[in-house]
Amino acid sequence: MTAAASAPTIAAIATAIVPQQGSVGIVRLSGADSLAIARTLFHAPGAQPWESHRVLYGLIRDPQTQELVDEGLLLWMQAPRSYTREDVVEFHCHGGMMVVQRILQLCLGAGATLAQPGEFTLRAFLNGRIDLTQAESIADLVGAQSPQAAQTALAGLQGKLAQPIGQMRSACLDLLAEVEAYIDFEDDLPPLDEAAVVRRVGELLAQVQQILATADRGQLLRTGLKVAIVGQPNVGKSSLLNAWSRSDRAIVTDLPGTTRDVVESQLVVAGIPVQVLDTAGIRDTGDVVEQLGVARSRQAAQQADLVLFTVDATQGWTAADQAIYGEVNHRPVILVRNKIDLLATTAAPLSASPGTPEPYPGDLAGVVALAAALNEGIDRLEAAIVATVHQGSVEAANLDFAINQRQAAALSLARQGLEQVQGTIAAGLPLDLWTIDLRGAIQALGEITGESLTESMLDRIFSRFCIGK
Ligand SMILES: Nc1nc2c(c(=O)[nH]1)N(C=O)[C@@H](CNc1ccc(C(=O)N[C@@H](CCC(=O)O)C(=O)O)cc1)CN2
Ligand SMILES: Nc1nc2c(ncn2[C@@H]2O[C@H](COP(=O)(O)OP(=O)(O)OP(=O)(O)O)[C@@H](O)[C@H]2O)c(=O)[nH]1
Ligand SMILES: [K+]
Ligand SMILES: [Mg+2]
Repeated sequence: MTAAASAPTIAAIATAIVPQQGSVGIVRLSGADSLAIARTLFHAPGAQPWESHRVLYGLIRDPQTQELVDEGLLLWMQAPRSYTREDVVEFHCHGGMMVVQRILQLCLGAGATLAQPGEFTLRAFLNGRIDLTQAESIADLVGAQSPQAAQTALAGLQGKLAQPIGQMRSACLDLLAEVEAYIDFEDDLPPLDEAAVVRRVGELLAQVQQILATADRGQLLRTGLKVAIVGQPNVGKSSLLNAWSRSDRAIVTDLPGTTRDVVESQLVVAGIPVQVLDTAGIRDTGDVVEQLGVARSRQAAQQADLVLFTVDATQGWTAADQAIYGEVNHRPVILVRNKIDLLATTAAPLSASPGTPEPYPGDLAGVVALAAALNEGIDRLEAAIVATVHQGSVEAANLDFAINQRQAAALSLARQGLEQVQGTIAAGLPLDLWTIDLRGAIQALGEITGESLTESMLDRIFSRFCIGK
């Protein structure tokens, strides 16, 4: 599959369009007419040579009216030495909303077609500059919300996933060729070494397993964690949000029922993007506004990946806590014992505090003691969160890339095919059946890198890109 020679020249704004932001913006063209279109609007004074990979200075004018639109720079990258392997022209103009929009419109007026989301990268893929895993890594890199997520995406962009997948696919193709040769020319060949085939398939399976083990980390890095702080009024939930996010995001008072709405903050914990939700303290209340807030707390807890169940350590675990806990413990729960600074001055020991006949629940994912108002213990909280999310996840052999859900699904199919080969051999079934299972594995591996793919799968993958990428 290659981009047809007749593919239209596409145009898009390549930089973010945010009001008041970005002093420079880029409008990008790709396709055979890029240079011709650019020349209708860009006027380079003096004797500047129009050469590939040279920056030109000039004025951008409306081709119809010759009205001045901007003063800018132009970069032409002649095919195939470009991002898409087509002729690419970039206008580096002034940023903001107006100028880039206007230049884009002028490009469209001069014959370009508005690019679909991901279309530049799709062309880079169709023209063979990158494979599908690298294209997906570009989207991950642009969307990364932590330095670690960006590093992982970069590893993918460098082909760290494409390489082993490609190697495994060609190992399967070699195996298939050998088995097929044996089917065709059995009489002329030495006997097939079944044990060797079984061993090679076993090695491939082990490698598939290792790569599959990166899926959990990939999911965490890409989509992050939603963490809800839940508990009774006044236990210090908002104080915790503020200490953790080093901000005054949430209102804190000594009045129970202070927080009414869900308050969000975005953090990064050990490379994992974390969305923290501070919620209204849960209690029965006659106040209608507070009731609505409490309903939102319950909803936030339902939707969270992890609940930080916060209690006042001087009160211990009360019957009210137990009641709330019953509503949230279908999620992993870390118990946060807040206000430990007050424990030393509390006369009664914890077990004897009023309303704490019971010990903490046994099915907690972790227990952390801290003092939010004093910024004390946040490091321990983060350690407990990291321990919880990595619990039970297999070590991914220190691989620095991480696969996404699509790749994991295809890799599972490849594993299934390879396991079937082993089963078929063990059952003493005919060689024809070995080849069917092997072909299944080859197809699945090819879907990861893009060698075997349907049009609709491509549409699905590239539609999640942003426009101009
Ligand atoms: N101005 C600008 N900055 C940018 C991009 C861009 O398109 N424009 N990029 C886009 O997202 C990224 C850079 N990625 C790029 C990747 C490959 C090629 C490229 O021209 N590759 C050719 C030629 C290499 C060479 O001359 O040796 C190739 O690989 O064939 C350009 C940019 C980030 N910065
Ligand atoms: N001594 C001490 N006081 C704290 C600590 N954390 C919070 N407080 C105090 O406890 C009171 C309630 O804190 P908030 O953060 O508003 O509690 P909340 O759980 O958000 O309360 P609601 O929003 O009403 O449910 C405030 O007076 C805080 O200063 C702590 O670690 N130590
Ligand atoms: K409060
Ligand atoms: Mg609060």
